[in-house]
Amino acid sequence: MIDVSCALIISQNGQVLVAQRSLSMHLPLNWEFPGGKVEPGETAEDGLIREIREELGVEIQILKKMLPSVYDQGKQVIRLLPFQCKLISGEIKLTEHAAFQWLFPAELKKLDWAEADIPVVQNFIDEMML
Ligand SMILES: Nc1nc2c([nH]c(=O)n2[C@H]2C[C@H](O)[C@@H](COP(=O)(O)OP(=O)(O)OP(=O)(O)O)O2)c(=O)[nH]1
Repeated sequence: MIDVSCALIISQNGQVLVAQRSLSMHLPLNWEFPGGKVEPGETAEDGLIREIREELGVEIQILKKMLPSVYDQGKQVIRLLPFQCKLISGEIKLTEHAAFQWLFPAELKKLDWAEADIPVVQNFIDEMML
């Protein structure tokens, strides 16, 4: 099982940042929450801060851990470890993804998500609608 941490970066007006995988990546053009594989010796939180710095060029603060989502991709089993975060500095500059957008929770379901993200999206919508 591969641990992948990902960030739901939430803006002050309640939008969340979503990123589209590029054509050269595995799961091309699927939407996801930015992040990546947790390296040996690293916590999920430290790995996430590092990945977000690498992929988006920004610094984040982790606010809250969400429920993990386990998904069997066939070749490997992914355990997605989502965290709600906020931006603390920098401006988004993509180094790997094809695109990004800020969406309100009610807009998230229209995207073509990576399978592992679907329960994470649903949990987030449920939490925001409370
Ligand atoms: N970062 C991220 N990865 C996700 C999400 N959902 C999901 O299934 N994944 C998968 C895609 C990849 O197989 C793996 C993340 O690895 P990675 O971000 O290092 O991606 P990568 O392009 O290096 O992956 P790979 O093709 O080298 O296996 O988890 C998500 O929301 N965020």
